[in-house]
Amino acid sequence: MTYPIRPIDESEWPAFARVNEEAFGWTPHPKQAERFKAQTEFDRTLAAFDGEQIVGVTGVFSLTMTVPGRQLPVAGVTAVSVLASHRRRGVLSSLMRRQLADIRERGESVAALYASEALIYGRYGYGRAAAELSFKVDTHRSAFVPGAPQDPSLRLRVAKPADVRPELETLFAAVVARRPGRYERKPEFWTSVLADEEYDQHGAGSLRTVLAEDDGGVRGYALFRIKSSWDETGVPDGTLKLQELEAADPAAYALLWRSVLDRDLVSTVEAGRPVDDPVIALLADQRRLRARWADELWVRLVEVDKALTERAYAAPVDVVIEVEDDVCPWNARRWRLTADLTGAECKPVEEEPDVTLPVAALGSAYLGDGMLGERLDAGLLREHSSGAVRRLATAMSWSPKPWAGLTF
Ligand SMILES: CC(=O)SCCNC(=O)CCNC(=O)[C@H](O)C(C)(C)COP(=O)(O)OP(=O)(O)OC[C@H]1O[C@@H](n2cnc3c(N)ncnc32)[C@H](O)[C@@H]1OP(=O)(O)O
Repeated sequence: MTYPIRPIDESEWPAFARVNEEAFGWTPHPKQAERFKAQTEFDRTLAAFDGEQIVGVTGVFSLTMTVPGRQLPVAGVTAVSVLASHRRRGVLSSLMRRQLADIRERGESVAALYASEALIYGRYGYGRAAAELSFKVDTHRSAFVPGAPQDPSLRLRVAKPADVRPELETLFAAVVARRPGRYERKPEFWTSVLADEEYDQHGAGSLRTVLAEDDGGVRGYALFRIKSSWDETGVPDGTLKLQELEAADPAAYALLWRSVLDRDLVSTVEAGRPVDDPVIALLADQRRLRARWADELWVRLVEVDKALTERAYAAPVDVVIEVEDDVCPWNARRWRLTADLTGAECKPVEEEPDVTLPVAALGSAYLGDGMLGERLDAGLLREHSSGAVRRLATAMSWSPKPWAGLTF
């Protein structure tokens, strides 16, 4: 059976949202539902219909995302949901194929998403492209290494987040291009970031902010909540849940982390950060950073040649890549990628390939996390010219490592 697919209009929003709520098993507060609606780009929604009933949905955010060396329009895939009554009948597969065709038509060469489960998206050509470390730091063991930067001209300012929103937005906009995976925030996204109703707090108190600044202006900020507690002997044992810490320079960064780690009445700081977060280098006793690793962004190259031309490369490379892609067949052919530090070219060729790889492998490597070597060592890539994969992996790797930091 086929399920016709089309975008919804605003009047169909309740039925669209209901499929999402049913599939995820969540019951949003009316204000959360309002924020979800405000972020929705109706012309980029897709709904699959069984008769009059919507049974599957997805949507796209038109993001401007940082990739190595550039910022690109990227399709941020979201709200993927199929009703339990219609699961495993191919509804998601139809939605994904239609969505990828639409993204191509729109001229975006890259799609990205956060996966609810790791097994869903590989079949559609998405590869795990960024990772996050979720960690807990024992604040009493959080001294920095000697030589951590200090700048006496910096001072801290405590403020209510809503009162300093323009300053937070300006600082974020100034740093967003530094790390692949980060994306520019539209006003509706900022409204969600700063949302502070009781249900946003998850029992951890109001959203708070500390700004780092000098006479020239704001150089960084931390956004966090504090869950106060005292242990059974009366010793303060609070937890600070760091939502975001952004800084324009290392001294502001170090000062903000110190302000978070030295917070009175707090014994643990919890945070989700990039795997190469500079705080790891700053901590003298790195083992006190008790971490869990998890995949974060998944990336799909919708137009391989355009996507590979649009990013920058860390080293020169000249390699013929045979791409396997049965979902977007226009990608499935041999491409010659020639890149150096000034630019890249990716042309269709008939030559013998140096390497054959599934499109998901290129998606994994695209933001710079360097996962091609890992796949080669796992025996998952076919290398025809010795050393070709490592040369490609080196050229596609990037510092800093990719991380989006905010779910879309
Ligand atoms: C970016 C995001 O929004 S991530 C959010 C994803 N959504 C959720 O997790 C909400 C709950 N889950 C759902 O709504 C649905 O189960 C979905 C959307 C994950 C899958 O929808 P379905 O319509 O059942 O998928 P569909 O029938 O097209 O499955 C296609 C293939 O994927 C497989 N598949 C689908 N979901 C999963 C899964 N969760 N784990 C493993 N395999 C899966 C199917 O077995 C099928 O495999 P086959 O081609 O070998 O037979």
